[in-house]
Amino acid sequence: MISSDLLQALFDISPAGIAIADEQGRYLQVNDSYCCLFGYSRAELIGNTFGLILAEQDKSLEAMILNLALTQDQSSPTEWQVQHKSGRTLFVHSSFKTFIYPDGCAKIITVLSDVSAMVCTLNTLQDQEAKLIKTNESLEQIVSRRTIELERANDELARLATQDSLTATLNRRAFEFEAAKIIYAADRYDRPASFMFLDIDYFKAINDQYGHAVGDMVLKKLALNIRGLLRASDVLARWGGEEFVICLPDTALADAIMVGEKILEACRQLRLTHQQFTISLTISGGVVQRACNESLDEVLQNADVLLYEAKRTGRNRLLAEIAKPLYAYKSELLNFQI
Ligand SMILES: Nc1nc2c(ncn2[C@@H]2O[C@H](COP(=O)(O)OP(=O)(O)OP(=O)(O)O)[C@@H](O)[C@H]2O)c(=O)[nH]1
Repeated sequence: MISSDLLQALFDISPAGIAIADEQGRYLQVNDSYCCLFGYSRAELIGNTFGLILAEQDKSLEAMILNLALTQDQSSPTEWQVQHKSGRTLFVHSSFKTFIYPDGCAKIITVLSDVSAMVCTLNTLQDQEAKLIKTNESLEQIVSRRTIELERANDELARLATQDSLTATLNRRAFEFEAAKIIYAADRYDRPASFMFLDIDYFKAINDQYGHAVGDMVLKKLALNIRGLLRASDVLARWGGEEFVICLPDTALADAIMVGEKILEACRQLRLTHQQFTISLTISGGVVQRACNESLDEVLQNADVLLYEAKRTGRNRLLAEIAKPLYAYKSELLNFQI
């Protein structure tokens, strides 16, 4: 048993606020910590009810709280929002116990500790956590938006890196890449592949007569027309200037010639208008079927030699040949020149 003077000392020096109230909730005794916690003097509290320290919104609950205190002990502390004399809100942890004396009178002992700083820190942390969650969400949105933009930019870059900007056909580098794949498959599965060079006849004259912009328009329209006459698997590229190259996978020379003649004929029929002028044009071409194990350079050189021959022998024609070693053409050309 703890002696009553020890209990009194405990009451006096406790850093927790301790109050003893009667069954009407009127303060009978309060320690210094309790007075200090709420800013009231002992004289102001004694005789008053604990309603004095209830937060404004809880004042109407005074009777209910008193009934709760009288009927059930609260030994583990619960959090309450109460009010300092100045009106400032305080958060306290409160435990209470009710003693019923032999004469039937009840006394409620309440122990309070101030947890305002802790609650304030907790609230701040919760606010910060909510802000972090929001920031995180908006960051995720930004990242996914940027990822989409980046993917689009990458697609655009890939397109620019592989396309001729004027005619939207493949550029030379992309053609070489695609043709290498077709050559690999042709050798692997023993399939034919043909290659064709096409070049507009007297294109310089169109530029000179109508201007460079009209020349550009002619190139674009021609590319569009050629593309429309090819299979999806055929590879069309602008080789440079007014020269186009086509790789026809799974196509032997006879079929490649048919495709080439179709293009030349479509070109002859093509009528492009500029102001009051109607522009017509012809193209020349050289087409070869690739010989087994022939490199891309070799087969293109062979097609180019034929194109050169088509130009030299009058233009507006397609010359065709199953590929043979380049020196054979060179010697033929040499003979011709002699
Ligand atoms: N408008 C335009 N012209 C180009 C472009 N690239 C090259 N050219 C022009 O194409 C013309 C090609 O002239 P040439 O090499 O003499 O050929 P050609 O006049 O077609 O004569 P042949 O090929 O011998 O029938 C030049 O005037 C170049 O300036 C281009 O992107 N746009």
